[in-house]
Amino acid sequence: MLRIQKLTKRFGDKTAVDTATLDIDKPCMIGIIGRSGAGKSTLLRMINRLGDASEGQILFEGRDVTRLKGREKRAWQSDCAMIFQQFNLVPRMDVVSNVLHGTLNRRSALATMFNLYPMEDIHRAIDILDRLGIAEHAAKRAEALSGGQQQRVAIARALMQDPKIILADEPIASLDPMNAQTVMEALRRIHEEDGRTVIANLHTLDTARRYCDRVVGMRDGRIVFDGLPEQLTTGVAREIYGAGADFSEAATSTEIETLTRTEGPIREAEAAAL
Ligand SMILES: Nc1ncnc2c1ncn2[C@@H]1O[C@H](COP(=O)(O)OP(=O)(O)OP(=O)(O)O)[C@@H](O)[C@H]1O
Repeated sequence: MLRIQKLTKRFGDKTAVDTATLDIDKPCMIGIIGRSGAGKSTLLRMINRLGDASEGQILFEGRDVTRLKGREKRAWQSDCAMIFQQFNLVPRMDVVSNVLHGTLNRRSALATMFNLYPMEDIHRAIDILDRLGIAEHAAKRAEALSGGQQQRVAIARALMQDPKIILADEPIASLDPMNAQTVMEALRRIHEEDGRTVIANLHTLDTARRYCDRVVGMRDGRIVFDGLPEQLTTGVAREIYGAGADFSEAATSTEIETLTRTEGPIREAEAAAL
């Protein structure tokens, strides 16, 4: 389905992503972890073509998307919708209009300028908001919503594109634990119910373990781990993050676990081992 082959990105002397290779043969939910500067955002941005690769290939269903231009490139960007840590909504615009912005790629400039949306799209936007539990806020300005609600609006906007892949760059990094849980559950449901692939950069191991089928670890631009959540042991985590004295698993926690407590003793033991 999606095959990333020896993908490299250089910024001057700096190699941000170094010959990254990743094969995704069926829809799944992947968490990418690694310390700040490991290359996680750069990798996602290359997949979406927000940034061009220096070398390597991205093949989607056999087609090289690194070479697409113009309309075809925009179509690919619709197929792999991106959501960001800071939501990137238009704060003063109402929620449903923000969601309808997800259709921009396939609308005329004139329709966009005058905010003309087909009724069918408006209904679909409201259905998606309803699915994400925020339809009651459809008429409010985006800025009036909590962070977690705003991120769900951003997910709704992404779903308007009917993407095959959702790329989420630190989707919960700005959220409190309760909102983080709601957003991660929404992404998980979208994967399970719709069969969409979700690739999320996550700064917390516990989130990756809890919600993802597969975890990819990056260090200094390279993929140094690619496996199942249960293979992500403390030793492996230490390698991914570097064995520096500044690393502790507790510091990578969103504390989502405090909401359920089930993993408490395991995590405490892990933290102690570090
Ligand atoms: N536009 C750019 N110009 C120059 N260097 C860049 C640029 N974007 C990223 N880098 C560098 O590439 C490396 C990887 O950055 P990237 O943002 O992909 O890491 P990350 O793992 O996503 O980190 P974080 O978790 O802090 O977002 C870093 O050293 C960063 O400084």
